[in-house]
Amino acid sequence: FAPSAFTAKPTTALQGFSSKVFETQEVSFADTKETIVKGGRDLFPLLPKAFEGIERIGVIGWGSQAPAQAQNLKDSLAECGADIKVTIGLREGSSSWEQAKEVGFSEDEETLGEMFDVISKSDLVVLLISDAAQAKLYKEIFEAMKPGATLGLSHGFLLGHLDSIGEKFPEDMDVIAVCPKGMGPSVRRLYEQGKEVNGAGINSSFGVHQDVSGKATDLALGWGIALGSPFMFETTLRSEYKSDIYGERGILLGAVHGIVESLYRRYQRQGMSPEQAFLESSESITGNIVKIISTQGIKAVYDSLNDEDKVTFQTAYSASYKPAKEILQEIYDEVSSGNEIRTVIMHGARLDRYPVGKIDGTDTWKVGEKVRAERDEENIPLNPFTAGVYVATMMAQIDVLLEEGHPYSEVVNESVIEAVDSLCPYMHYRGVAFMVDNCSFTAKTGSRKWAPRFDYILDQLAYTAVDNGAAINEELIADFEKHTVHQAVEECCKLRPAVDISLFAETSTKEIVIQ
Ligand SMILES: NC(=O)C1=CN([C@@H]2O[C@H](COP(=O)(O)OP(=O)(O)OC[C@H]3O[C@@H](n4cnc5c(N)ncnc54)[C@H](OP(=O)(O)O)[C@@H]3O)[C@@H](O)[C@H]2O)C=CC1
Ligand SMILES: CC[C@](O)(C(C)=O)C(=O)O
Ligand SMILES: [Mg+2]
Ligand SMILES: [Mg+2]
Repeated sequence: FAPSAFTAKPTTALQGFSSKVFETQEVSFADTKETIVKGGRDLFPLLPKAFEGIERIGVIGWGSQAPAQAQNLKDSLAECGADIKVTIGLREGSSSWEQAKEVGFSEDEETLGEMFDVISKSDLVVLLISDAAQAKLYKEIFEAMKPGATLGLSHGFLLGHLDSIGEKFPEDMDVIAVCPKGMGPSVRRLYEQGKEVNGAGINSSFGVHQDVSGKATDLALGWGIALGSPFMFETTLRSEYKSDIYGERGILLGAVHGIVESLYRRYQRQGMSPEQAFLESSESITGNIVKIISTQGIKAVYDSLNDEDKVTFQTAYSASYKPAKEILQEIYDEVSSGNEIRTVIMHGARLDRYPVGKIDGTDTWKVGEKVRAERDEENIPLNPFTAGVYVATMMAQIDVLLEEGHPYSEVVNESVIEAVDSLCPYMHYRGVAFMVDNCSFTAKTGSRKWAPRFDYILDQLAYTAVDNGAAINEELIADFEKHTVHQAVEECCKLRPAVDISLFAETSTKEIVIQ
């Protein structure tokens, strides 16, 4: 196995963009340059121009993203004095109705209503119902939209579905996507924290799929700035759905879950108590490793180890990289072939009979609850074996995305920043389900499907290799040390202020309901 012998496909063809409203900035990532727009509250006065012609924004749904996006949009537009009504649209009999009312949306003020009615009255329809529901209802949604209205998505999933059935968006409408690279509750939480720190928030990618009006780019950028994104980077809807569906099945959710389960068992087999095993696996990742990555980058995890621990890291890294990459490449292929999109849609159709199950009732997470209750935040160990497995999987995820031609900004956000800034803090706070089940239906189903695959392959191939005395793969370690992604992570991190998400009992998180 020669890790450096890959041929990367050319970077996904970005359309390139310019803005009439916001300043753009060029950023160098390794041997490539990308154009981005930096966000910040100081840009709010420009929002009325970006939203020109928009009188009503219909935010459809109330899952993970909608509560965050609707409230952030409402607050930002109010702050800049824009006369734009943010209205929530829900299906008849929706159990979310009361929750939307609790945060100030109401029928009386015409800021809460039946979804098709809201869609028909909106100039920008921000479609935040589940991806499976979008695939089921898209025809009625397109028909309900008024002429000249813009369709706003936070995912490329619907395009992936339309591609696979040979259909297209109606040609006469603008279609844009603003895709926060973090779960909904973190989009709201960091926005609230950002009231004190200019620019704190969750980065978003944006894509302009159809621009009939000539205003689509500025509207997308304005939407991202109003959400509080520290920076917005360009993507295409196809590149977005591939990287997003892949990323959440990988290190963001599925892989980290599988890694913890496999290590928790391994450490007990080696003689640790369940509590110690949880501390050395899950806690080590969420309470130590990701914090180092968030502030100093991926390689700093390795650099912080002493010589003996470096050897343990190298051993775990060498044994884990290839098995993890095998599953990751399989996920990528399943996503880009359309198979994974079909899986999500079929699961959506079975949901009444087979609801999404509980993932944290097992021994691992029961012990985790106990460990969290007694946690000494300052003394969480950095287990070098755990670090080797986790970092190898993260690097394998990065390599697959780069080999498949994704731009660095997308790779870094979808494999590193989202994990360490948005998701792992939730797992650290209240366990794996609190992280996974605050994400989309697409992510929840995919994480449940792929986590066991990471668990098994690590157990079956990586740990057995270590136990059988497999040698360190020097070439692989050298590739890791000089990897181009380290500079890209550093650049991306410079573009956001250093704010750790602070979670406490009263988060703005929508309560997780496992049906
Ligand atoms: N979760 C996240 O943080 C992120 C999500 N996204 C994308 O944002 C979009 C929304 O995802 P997310 O917020 O997670 O929501 P979910 O995937 O959890 O979907 C929940 C919402 O879908 C609604 N819904 C489900 N079925 C139907 C139906 N048949 N008719 C009408 N409404 C229905 C639910 O309605 P009800 O309230 O009535 O149950 C609920 O409001 C997706 O495109 C997703 O990929 C993008 C970035 C991050
Ligand atoms: C990681 C899961 C996610 O893609 C997200 C929060 O970005 C989702 O679909 O929920
Ligand atoms: Mg995502
Ligand atoms: Mg997703």
